[in-house]
Amino acid sequence: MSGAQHPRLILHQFLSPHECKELEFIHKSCSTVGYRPNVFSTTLTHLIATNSAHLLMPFVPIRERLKEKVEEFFGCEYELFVEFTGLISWTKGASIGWHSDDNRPYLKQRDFAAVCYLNSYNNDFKGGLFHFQDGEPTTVVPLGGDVVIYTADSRNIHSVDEISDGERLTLTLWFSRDSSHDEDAKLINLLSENLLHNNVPYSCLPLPASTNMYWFSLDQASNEQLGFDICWARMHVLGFDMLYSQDKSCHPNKSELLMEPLRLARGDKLFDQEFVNILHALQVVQHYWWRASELQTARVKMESSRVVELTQLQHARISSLKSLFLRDQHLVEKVFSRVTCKSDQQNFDWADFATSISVWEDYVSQLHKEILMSLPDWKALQSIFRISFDAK
Ligand SMILES: O=C(O)CCC(=O)C(=O)O
Ligand SMILES: [Fe+2]
Repeated sequence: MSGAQHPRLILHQFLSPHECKELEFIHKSCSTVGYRPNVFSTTLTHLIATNSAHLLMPFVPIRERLKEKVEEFFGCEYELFVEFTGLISWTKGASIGWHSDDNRPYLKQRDFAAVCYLNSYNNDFKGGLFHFQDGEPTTVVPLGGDVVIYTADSRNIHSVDEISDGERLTLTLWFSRDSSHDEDAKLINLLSENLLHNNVPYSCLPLPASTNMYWFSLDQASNEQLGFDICWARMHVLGFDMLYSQDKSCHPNKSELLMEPLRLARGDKLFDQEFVNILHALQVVQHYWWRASELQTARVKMESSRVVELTQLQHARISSLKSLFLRDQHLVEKVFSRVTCKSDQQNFDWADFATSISVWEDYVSQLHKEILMSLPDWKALQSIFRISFDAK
């Protein structure tokens, strides 16, 4: 699979379907507009900065297993540091030409790359094939769970075809021999500040970053007049509308609104529960989407009073909010179109949704407990690693 000339490794089904889905949930709830056109990203520092440090936990065992694989394959045990970890998604129009991953002066510390595919060619997106310029294999077809590992230098020049439909999602890591580029040390510092000093008591509710990080526009100039807010857009493509608890339509200030409490609506119905801000609502919705199929079997009765009819006035407010946050609805459909429309969209049920909120609360508080228990050992060893809590 590798030659001395082109050191590379392809692993099939390295990540489980559950791991892929969990990381997809994190990305779809937390991503920001990325560094290149039609690209979205979720970095670990961003998760910490938006009060979602606990969402680092699902990455921990995966990072560890990947680092072990890379070290073993390239024969550099205990020599590598993770330089960068991020979820990166590409939508229609995104592509990258021939390049090596260390091809900029500020990227010279990168020694190895690991790209994990979290969803699949043709199922979730069209286009987006990966090619190596020389050596075998020439083409890698991205399939959820598979990983491509290669040296970041010119022995592994590669490219990715343009995405023509859907959203292609990867977990991408770079590794370095240079300890001054150790991501763990930086993350541990941030975690110590965020988890131990700030928020007392710490809440697991996300806090939005600045508005421009969520504003997508084709010219990348954060054009206020065109484009859309990606949090609103991700809700919209799943069929949800949002309504602020107080009417803000006279003085619409986008950055203030992102921090305001809101409620969710769907069709003619309003779900009568307040979420602290758009990211909270988005996370709950994405979590429901991730777990909808399990939840349908566990359906419980919900008081009917939690879902009410939308009034005419509320309908009107929803449309004016949409014209503010989804200026270019046509572009929203283009960017976040779903290749296969899963049947769960038709099966939507508010009772399942209500159940999923308490499942989500248990999920985040468990992750929060785990990160708090891990941090002292991480600090002591200046390294992020998996700790088995059962043994303690
Ligand atoms: O997503 C991929 O398959 C590779 C992406 C890539 O080449 C890069 O981010 O440098
Ligand atoms: Fe690359």
